Amino acid sequence: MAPNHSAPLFSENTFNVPRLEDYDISPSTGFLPSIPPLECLPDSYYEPWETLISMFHNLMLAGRLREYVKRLPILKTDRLKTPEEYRRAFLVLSFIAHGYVWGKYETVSDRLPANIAIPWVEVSKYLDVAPIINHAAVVTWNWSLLFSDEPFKLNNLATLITFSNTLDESWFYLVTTAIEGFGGRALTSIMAAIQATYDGNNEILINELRNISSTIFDINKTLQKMFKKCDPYVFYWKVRPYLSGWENEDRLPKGLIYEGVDGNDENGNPIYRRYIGGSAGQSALIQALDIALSVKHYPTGIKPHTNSSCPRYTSCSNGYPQPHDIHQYVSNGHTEPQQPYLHRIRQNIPGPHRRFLEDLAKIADIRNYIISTTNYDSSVNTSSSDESEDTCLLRETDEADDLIKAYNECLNQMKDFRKTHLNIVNFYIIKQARRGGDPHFNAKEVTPPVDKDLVGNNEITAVSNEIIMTTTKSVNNEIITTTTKSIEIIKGTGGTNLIPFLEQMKDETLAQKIQ
Ligand code: HEM
Repeated sequence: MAPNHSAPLFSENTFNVPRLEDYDISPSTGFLPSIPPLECLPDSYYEPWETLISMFHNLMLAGRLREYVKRLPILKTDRLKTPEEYRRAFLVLSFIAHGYVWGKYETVSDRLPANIAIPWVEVSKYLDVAPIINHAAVVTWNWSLLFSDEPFKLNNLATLITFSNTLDESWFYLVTTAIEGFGGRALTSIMAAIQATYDGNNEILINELRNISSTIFDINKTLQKMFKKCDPYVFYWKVRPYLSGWENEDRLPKGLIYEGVDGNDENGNPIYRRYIGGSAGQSALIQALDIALSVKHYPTGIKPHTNSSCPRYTSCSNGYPQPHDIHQYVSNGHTEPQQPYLHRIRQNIPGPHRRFLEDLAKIADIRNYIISTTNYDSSVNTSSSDESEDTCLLRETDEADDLIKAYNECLNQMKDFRKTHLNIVNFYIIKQARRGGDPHFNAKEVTPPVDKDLVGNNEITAVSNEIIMTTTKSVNNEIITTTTKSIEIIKGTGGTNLIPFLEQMKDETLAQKIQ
């Protein structure tokens, strides 16, 4: 039976900051398990899965993975004993399933045999997560320590399973694992900061906000290491296709049939399931930071009214649009707000961590606390506010300044993180997509958006939907520079229109700055 982690947040009149441990979160390693994940299932009953995974790359290369999978027995999951064992099973089954579906030289398969589909769905139910590869599998549960007597740090980490058997893929996961490793520091400070808002302790709040911003700074520094050992070509053409899901996916327009799980519909047709694939956008850590800092995200292209008056220090700013925020959406022709992407992908975050995010949103209100305490913020409607000394206790004091600076610095750091990330996406996705398909993979060819005849030294100068490409070439000893403009839509994992989506995330971060 799946564990129940819904601990009460409030008791009578006192406020209890939730215990991280109640949500499978470690105060030292955050959303990562505090001890390295299992490298093998201990019960020999599961040997067929472990044997397959030990032969995984060779089977893929030989084009015999599917044949091998079909020969597997359908194993029961009731011999998995602990959450650690369920996580290992999920990791192994996710790699096998995605290897099977996407293949290497084969055409894509729109059905997954029961031998994998049935146990994968059962294990997913236990972990309370969608049966599809996710950030938790490839990052959170997919690492080991090189030297067990040395601490958790990037140069002491190894991956357990990869698709491509490349160092680049390992580095891609491990940099992300190292980022998750900052979770302990970040979450402990977030909880202490929230407690400080309930206790009215501004000194602690300032300190904790400073801790949070310095942690985000370190996260950003770690993210920049991606360039060191992960080649964008390998990432885009050899790794990313395997992380794809089957929602908004051209190669699997109907989704995937989980054989032996759903049966047929009333017309006798097999039932397809559709899920978003794996992405570090599913990092509960980054979502927790957004929630704690009241960064709200909206569906791409939809903006909140800037003149909305948010009552002071009420629960209206908990990171994501709440039901009563719906009226705030402004969109050309949209009558119903869509769910922001970051909300939709919570189906890919394991249950306890997802519940943590939901509960955090109920109690985190640092921004409104600061506004109500300092009475600063030009964006909040102050017309009805009482400007008497009682309500402006901290106005224009050093403490008020420190509070606002400490909070705004956290947003600055989040913005910088998103800037680095956009740069990564430019190198690892946009530029790769424009260079055309990999003949060794069945991935859909991406048509270059510009004149194919252009050759020479090409440079993308804008990271936006509008690609401006400058081409320099020499004709009759004369250097000719041509600039071509084109509109190109490159999609993210969940079908997001990548660049506008990520740009908006960055803007939404800065939008919360207290003036
Ligand atoms: C080669 C490295 C990376 C690439 C190519 C990449 C690509 C992407 C893409 C395409 C998206 C758009 C949404 C989606 O497809 O799910 C996205 C979103 C996101 N990624 Fe990455 N990513 C990389 C590394 C990372 C790392 C290491 C993190 C750290 C946890 C991260 C965190 C996020 C977050 C939080 C989002 C959601 C948007 C946001 O909050 O700004 N990514 N990424």
